[in-house]
Amino acid sequence: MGLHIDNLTAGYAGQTVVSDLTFAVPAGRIVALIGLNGAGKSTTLKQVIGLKRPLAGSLTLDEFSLEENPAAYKNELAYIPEQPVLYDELTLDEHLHLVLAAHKQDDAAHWARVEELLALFRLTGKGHWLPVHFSKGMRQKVMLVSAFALDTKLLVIDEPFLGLDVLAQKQLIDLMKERAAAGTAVLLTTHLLSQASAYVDDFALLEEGRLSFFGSAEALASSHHLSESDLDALFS
Ligand SMILES: Nc1ncnc2c1ncn2[C@@H]1O[C@H](COP(=O)(O)OP(=O)(O)OP(=O)(O)O)[C@@H](O)[C@H]1O
Repeated sequence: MGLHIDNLTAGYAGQTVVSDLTFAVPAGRIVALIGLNGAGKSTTLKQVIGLKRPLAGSLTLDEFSLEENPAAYKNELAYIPEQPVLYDELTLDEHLHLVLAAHKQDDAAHWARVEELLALFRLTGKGHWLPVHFSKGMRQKVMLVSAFALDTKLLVIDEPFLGLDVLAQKQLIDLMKERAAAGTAVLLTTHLLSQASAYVDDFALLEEGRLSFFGSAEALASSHHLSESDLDALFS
C-alpha cells in the first residue's frame, strides 16, 4: 500500500531530467526527496501528481495505476505546491469549499476539520478575505489547510517551509507526523536536512535525476561520513 514509483523516466521537450527512478512511499511513512537545485525533485513530484506523462515507467497509489485509472489515483492525493496557487476572485472560504468539492468531501465533518486547521494557523474569521489581502505566509497556510482538510492516501508537498514562520513550521511537522501515524503516505521535498532528520523516515537522494541513496537519516549521514546533526553539510 502507498505510492510506488517504478522505473520512472521523465523530462521536458525530449530532454530527460529524471532517469529510471524506483522507490516507494509506504502508507504511514514520510519520505523526503532531496538533492541540489535542478536535481529533478519538482519534476518527479509533477509526475507523481499526474501533471505530466512519464517518458517511461509507472506510478501506482494503493491499487490505482495513474495510467489506467487517473481519476481514482488523483482523487486519493493532496498536493501542496512550492508556490501557492490561488484564484484572485475567490475568498478563503470559497477556495476551501472548492478543494473539498473537487474531492467529493465538502461535508460538515470535513468543514469542522477546516475550522480546526484555520484556528491552528490563526486564520479564523478571515473566510471572506480575498488572496490580495494575504501575506506570503498566509497564502501558504491556505494551501496547507486545503491539503490537510482532505482525507487522502497520499500527501505530496513541494518545499513546505518557504515563507512559514518558526511556529507554523513546527505545526506543519506535527501535522505531517499525525497524518503519517493515521496511515497516509507523505512525500515531500526539502533542503532543510537536519530539521528533516527529526521527522522523516526515509530520504531519497537524487543526483542529476538518478536515485543515488534511499534510507534513514542515520544511514544517509554515515554514507557521507557525517553525523546526523551535520546533515546540512551533505551538499557542501
Ligand atoms: N518546465 C520546464 N521546461 C524545461 N526544463 C525544465 C522545466 N522545469 C524544470 N526544468 C529543468 O529540469 C531540471 C530539473 O528541475 P527541477 O525543477 O525538477 O529541479 P529541483 O530538484 O526541483 O530543483 P530546486 O531545488 O531548484 O527546486 C533542471 O535542469 C531544470 O532546468
